[in-house]
Amino acid sequence: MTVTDDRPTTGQRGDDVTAPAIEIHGLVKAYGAKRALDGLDLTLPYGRIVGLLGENGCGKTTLLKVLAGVLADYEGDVRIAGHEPGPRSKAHVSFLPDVSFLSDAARVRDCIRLYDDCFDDFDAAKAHELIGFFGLDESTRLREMSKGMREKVQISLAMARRARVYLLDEPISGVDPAARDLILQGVLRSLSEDSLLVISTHLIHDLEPILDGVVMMRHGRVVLAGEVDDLRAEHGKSIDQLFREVYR
Ligand SMILES: Nc1ncnc2c1ncn2[C@@H]1O[C@H](COP(=O)(O)OP(=O)(O)OP(=O)(O)O)[C@@H](O)[C@H]1O
Repeated sequence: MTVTDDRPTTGQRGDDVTAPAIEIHGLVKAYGAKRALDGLDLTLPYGRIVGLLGENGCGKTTLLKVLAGVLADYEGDVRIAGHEPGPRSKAHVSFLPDVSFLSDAARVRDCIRLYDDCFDDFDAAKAHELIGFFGLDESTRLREMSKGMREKVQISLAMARRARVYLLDEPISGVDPAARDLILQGVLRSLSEDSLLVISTHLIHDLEPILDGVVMMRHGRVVLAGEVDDLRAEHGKSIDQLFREVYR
């Protein structure tokens, strides 16, 4: 897969990009007796594209939900975009969950209007541009679309926010390789270089070309995190190969 990184080369908001975008200490989130997150520590700066990797059930979705402010009953210190997860952070964090939250009956243009009403940082022109980039018709209803087309609509909406942090949960799962390539190109063209993008995925091989960093999780904790170039140099192998080794 060939994905060219055509992100804007200058910051767009003049934010303080030296403070961490995400800072987590001792995060514990339990569902009953099950600790989905078990004392997780993580710090990520702005200006990176980071892959969140790990086997099924290791806690990736739970972590993203805590960061997005969707799950509130956790223990530990969590800060994202300078705030504890909640209404203030949500104004700066664009979250794409792994399940669809849009009405099947809605047309694409209705979804754009809904986002425009809900989010102050939503750039409707950017959403229209991305929908066009993906070759979608704004008059189509979501129920008339394939899974890949719906993924493209949701990506367009999430990336059309001028957010400081983007959290995408499995954005390219279940779509064919050509669609994955196009979706990633759409993500890259929307991302300003002073934002943080965290993408959870099992499709490491597809994502590796665009990643600056990776976070590998196991049993609710981070087992390995770093810059992809450093990890490749240190271990003499691709992130895909390294992942297979860590989880063997
Ligand atoms: N609502 C819930 N109630 C009870 N247990 C849950 C709930 N959501 C998640 N879990 C459990 O928490 C653990 C972490 O789940 P989570 O969905 O965060 O993992 P994941 O890494 O995203 O998995 P996958 O790669 O399969 O999407 C799993 O053991 C899961 O069964």
